[in-house]
Amino acid sequence: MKNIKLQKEQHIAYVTIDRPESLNCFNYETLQELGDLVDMLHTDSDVRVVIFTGAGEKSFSAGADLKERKHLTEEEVRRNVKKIRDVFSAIAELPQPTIAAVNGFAFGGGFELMLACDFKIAAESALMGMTEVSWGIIPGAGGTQRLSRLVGEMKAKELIFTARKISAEKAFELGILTAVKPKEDVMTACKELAEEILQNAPIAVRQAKYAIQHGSSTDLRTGLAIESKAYEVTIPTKDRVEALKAFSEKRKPVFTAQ
Ligand SMILES: C/C(=C\C(=O)SCCNC(=O)CCNC(=O)[C@H](O)C(C)(C)COP(=O)(O)OP(=O)(O)OC[C@H]1O[C@@H](n2cnc3c(N)ncnc32)[C@H](O)[C@@H]1OP(=O)(O)O)CC(=O)O
Repeated sequence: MKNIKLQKEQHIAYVTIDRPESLNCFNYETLQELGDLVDMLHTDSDVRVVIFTGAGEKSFSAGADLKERKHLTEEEVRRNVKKIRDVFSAIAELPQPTIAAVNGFAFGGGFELMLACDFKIAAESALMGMTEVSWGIIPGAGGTQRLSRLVGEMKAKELIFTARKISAEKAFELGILTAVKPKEDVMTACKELAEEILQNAPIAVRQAKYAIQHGSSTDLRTGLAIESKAYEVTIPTKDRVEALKAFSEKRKPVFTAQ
């Protein structure tokens, strides 16, 4: 792939948007590559956590490629917006936990990519914001929906209507970020979080994500039914039996994802 890099190491997939000269913004080709890669990761049972980041020192992602956009027909704009929304939805629906390593700017679609991840760890120096209305458009990659669900309708309206650029510290205060770290420690912090997750039974982690993801947008009764179904999957697993055996033998369990 030309614009996206993948590295896999000990059950963690590192996905890097690799267009640092354009601050890792998304042209159509990059979205296609990212979409193909995410589809592949969805069914890769060896990958248990996915970390997304941007190449270079300055930027996680500066959002939609505004230079490309300038030359698109209205039909092509519709195509691009559908693509970015579909790709970020596919990221949100990955069965593995996902972490955004926000190494710098996260504007527009960059901010929306971050929102599609389960966890967001940003550099102290990172600036971010949903700037779309300043470009005569609106957040089209899930941002209007994911931000309001995360911080509430009123705060989301304030950030989106003003197109305000905020610091990582402010984003943390608002509950958008999981953690803020010195820039050089961002990837280590993401890796540590991934490793903490990897200590646990892989099928259980996936089922817990499934229950939260699918249950949280329903009423409580439906959510509890989804939780019950997700729990059911863990009952016949060897890992459940292993955890109980390890407890009685006073040792750490060895999970095999079975
Ligand atoms: C997803 C949807 C919509 C959107 O995402 S709308 C776009 C949202 N993005 C933004 O609002 C950020 C636009 N960029 C900037 O404001 C600035 O570049 C910056 C991030 C504040 C950084 O400024 P700085 O002065 O540090 O750097 P440069 O501006 O010189 O940038 C370096 C280089 O990168 C090019 N570039 C930056 N951002 C983009 C971009 N989004 N698209 C294309 N190119 C970008 C910039 O032009 C420079 O390149 P040169 O060749 O040197 O000119 C919804 C939907 O899909 O509709």
